[in-house]
Amino acid sequence: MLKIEDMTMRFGGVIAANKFNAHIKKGQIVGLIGPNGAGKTTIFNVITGVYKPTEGQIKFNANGKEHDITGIRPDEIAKLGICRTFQNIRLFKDMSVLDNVFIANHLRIKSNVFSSIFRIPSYKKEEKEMLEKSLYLLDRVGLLEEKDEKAHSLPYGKQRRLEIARALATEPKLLLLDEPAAGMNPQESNELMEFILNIKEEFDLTVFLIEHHMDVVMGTCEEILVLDHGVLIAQGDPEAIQSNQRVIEAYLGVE
Ligand SMILES: Nc1ncnc2c1ncn2[C@@H]1O[C@H](COP(=O)(O)OP(=O)(O)OP(=O)(O)O)[C@@H](O)[C@H]1O
Repeated sequence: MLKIEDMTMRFGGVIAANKFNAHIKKGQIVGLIGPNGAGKTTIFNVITGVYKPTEGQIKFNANGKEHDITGIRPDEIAKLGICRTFQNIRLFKDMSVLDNVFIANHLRIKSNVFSSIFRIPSYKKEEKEMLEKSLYLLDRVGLLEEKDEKAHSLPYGKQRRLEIARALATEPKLLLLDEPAAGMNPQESNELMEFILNIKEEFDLTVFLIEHHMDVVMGTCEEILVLDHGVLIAQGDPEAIQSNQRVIEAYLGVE
């Protein structure tokens, strides 16, 4: 589904990713781990078109066709079916919970400004469908009761869920989650991961996630990629990763 080939990303003298390769298959849940500054978020930024890599290629399979998405615009990448959440939650904080999800539907429906301003009949039909879809997603993430509250008034864990509901509104095929369990206690992070596994099945998603909570990664991901100073130093299932001496020295040993 996603292939990252010999991808290097330099910021001046800093090499954030160095000839990084990864192949994520449809339906997998893959974890990306590594110490602070290893280059994890940079890899997400390159996949989603925030940065054009210095070298290498990103390929994404959508609608039965392989697309070269290297350096194309973030909105074009989103339309192909890649959606992400961020390390620092990015919601429209003064908007209601419902509006946060509703607005994300625009990417999916591909409505244009003209139809939305003049409320042409076909758009009204779309609007009704968008509303129903938004309410369904809020119900699915357990936020239906809070639909009219301002996003910023939600507790942290619920804001994370809202972010995921918003991502789901775009009907992604590949969901990138940047530290979804950050700031959560073990019980909250376990609940969140169980929820992510459930929505993965329901919405037929492939999931690529960055996470520092090792128990979460080891308990949830089928495949783990370990990054250190921009270099992929290990790759494998949780058992293989936990017993890999290089990983223990570079990362797990200093937790
Ligand atoms: N826009 C940028 N300009 C300059 N340097 C950058 C930029 N983005 C990232 N870097 C540098 O690239 C390196 C990798 O950063 P990145 O944020 O990808 O690491 P990370 O593994 O996600 O870290 P963390 O776990 O702390 O979030 C760091 O040295 C960082 O300072």
